[in-house]
Amino acid sequence: MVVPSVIPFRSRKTRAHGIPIIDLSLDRSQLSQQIVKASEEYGFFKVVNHGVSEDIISRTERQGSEFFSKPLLEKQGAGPAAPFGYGCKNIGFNGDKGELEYILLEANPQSISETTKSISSDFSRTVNDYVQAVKNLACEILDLVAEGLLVQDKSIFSKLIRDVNSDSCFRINNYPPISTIDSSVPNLFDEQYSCNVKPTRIGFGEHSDPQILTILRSNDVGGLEICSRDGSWIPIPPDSNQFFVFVGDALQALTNGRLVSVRHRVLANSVKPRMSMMYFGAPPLNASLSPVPQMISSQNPRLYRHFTWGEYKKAAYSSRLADHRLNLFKNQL
Ligand SMILES: C=C1C[C@]23C[C@@]1(O)CC[C@H]2[C@@]12CC[C@H](O)[C@@](C)(C(=O)O1)[C@H]2[C@@H]3C(=O)O
Ligand SMILES: O=C(O)CCC(=O)C(=O)O
Ligand SMILES: [Fe+2]
Repeated sequence: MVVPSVIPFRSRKTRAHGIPIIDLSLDRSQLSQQIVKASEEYGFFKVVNHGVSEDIISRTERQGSEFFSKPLLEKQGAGPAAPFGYGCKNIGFNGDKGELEYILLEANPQSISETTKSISSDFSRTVNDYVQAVKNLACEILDLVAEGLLVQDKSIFSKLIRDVNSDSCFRINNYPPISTIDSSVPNLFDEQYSCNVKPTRIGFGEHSDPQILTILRSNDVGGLEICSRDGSWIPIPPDSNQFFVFVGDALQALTNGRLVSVRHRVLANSVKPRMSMMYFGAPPLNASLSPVPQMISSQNPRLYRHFTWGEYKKAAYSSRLADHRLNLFKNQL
């Protein structure tokens, strides 16, 4: 029997907390400052008034639910996640496991239609439309980041993910409800409260996203937590009408550590299935992740050595989910 990784349900480090909410209908100068502040403090924020149509969001959710409700053999028709395709419980190539199934796709039209040809042309078309919409949102946010940082070239970050060779990807995760995975794990005894508590399942273990920016949308089922600077875990209430934005490692490197990539995880303890969709905006493989010149000064010496996205991606795929991969690229001062 495979024993799932568990942590006690009542972790003393978990607390409810407000996270920044960015209203994209505000004027640009206010917006750019708010986005930079949120990205410096948390590396994470929620965006409202994002302009992505409800129709494309609900159609993609429907396609996702239909796909995950298919028999296993049909889902496996999308190929094993190596790394692109259908995956179940195994995450990456280095032994990480989670209580989820997923489909991981390269975010370009040719590759989406190739990998999803066993599913349906509707699935492929809908995912494509969704990816285009959230890519535009990611680019808009990145232009505001550049403005807020007072970088001269306002499209310095967005052009990396607009590039035809961008290595961006898209993933839909499906976390089964607790009732279907509950019976195999015994309760734990909580010393502090002297009672038995339900162990918490790790849906997707702690990590930071390697790319530039992640745009996440989930159904109304919670489980996502972000790690604050003091190491406490902040549960993020789900909001199916809005998007959550994560700063990735590549943006941390490009801004010489000024913006921070956020560590996050998903606990799979809900009675309803959680379905989340993530667009990971990434540069082309040969793009340099050297910090933009304005981010370096005598007070802020260069933190990371020169490396490309291709080198970073290789290091990421050779590491475990929870590893701090960016540390491997620190400058020897
Ligand atoms: C364990 C792993 C899975 C992952 C590649 C890695 O070796 C380390 C980073 C993981 C991650 C996290 C963010 C995204 O979900 C992802 C697709 C990515 O680019 O990096 C996953 C990788 C994966 O699931 O293949
Ligand atoms: O499923 C989620 O809500 C988040 C998953 C995640 O962090 C990831 O796939 O990188
Ligand atoms: Fe993630």
